[in-house]
Amino acid sequence: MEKVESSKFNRICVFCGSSSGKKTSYQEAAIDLGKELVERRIDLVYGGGSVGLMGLVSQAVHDGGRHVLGVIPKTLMPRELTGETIGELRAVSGMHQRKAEMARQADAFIALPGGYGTLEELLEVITWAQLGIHQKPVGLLNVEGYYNSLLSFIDKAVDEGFISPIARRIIVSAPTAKELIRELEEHVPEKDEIISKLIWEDEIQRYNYAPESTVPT
Ligand SMILES: CC(C)=CCNc1ncnc2c1ncn2[C@@H]1O[C@H](COP(=O)(O)O)[C@@H](O)[C@H]1O
Repeated sequence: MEKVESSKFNRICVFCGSSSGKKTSYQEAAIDLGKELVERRIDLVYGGGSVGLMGLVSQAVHDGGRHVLGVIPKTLMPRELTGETIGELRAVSGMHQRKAEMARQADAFIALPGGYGTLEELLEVITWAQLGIHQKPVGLLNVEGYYNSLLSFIDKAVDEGFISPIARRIIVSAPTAKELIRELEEHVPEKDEIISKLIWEDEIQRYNYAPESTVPT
């Protein structure tokens, strides 16, 4: 049996659908990602609740004995909206605070298939990486090519001069959790000369983006 090294990541933030999607492969991928986190001894931070793929990934991590932190705006807390709580729940005052808190708690980000919420969360952490607000790797779990059209669009934006090749390389994508986490581990963020001169202290303080713990290299 292949020996699994423990990861350089302590906790990964997962963005994913509050729906389960039509294909069982999406649900299997969420469970598989949860199991991969457990195997690599990585904890989870996510949007809280137990609906859709969010419920599947968080339950798999929780069942495997790793810590699960759900960050949820007070308005979404009623159980009929988000389902039973899994693991530790942290209530925040709104959607912006939620994203900032999830980002602060994580050493890396992974997006499973999802809808508007997932896309918005994914694009925001990519934008923060582009601006040098954080240097945490961002991965796209491209289950059965779900994100192919988004990746093609982003490549078009590069061709048309709206996204730089350096910024394009922020996104790491792979079809399985195992490959994706391995690639995220190996990912070295590239530095844009102008961006790396920006100092975001106000932003970091206002939203607390800085991680609580530093990742050993
Ligand atoms: C009122 C209602 C429909 C609630 C649905 N329940 C939800 N509970 C918790 N987080 C959510 C919910 N809907 C969206 N999100 C956030 O947006 C993402 C999923 O949105 P979507 O399903 O891809 O677009 C998640 O990563 C999560 O952070």
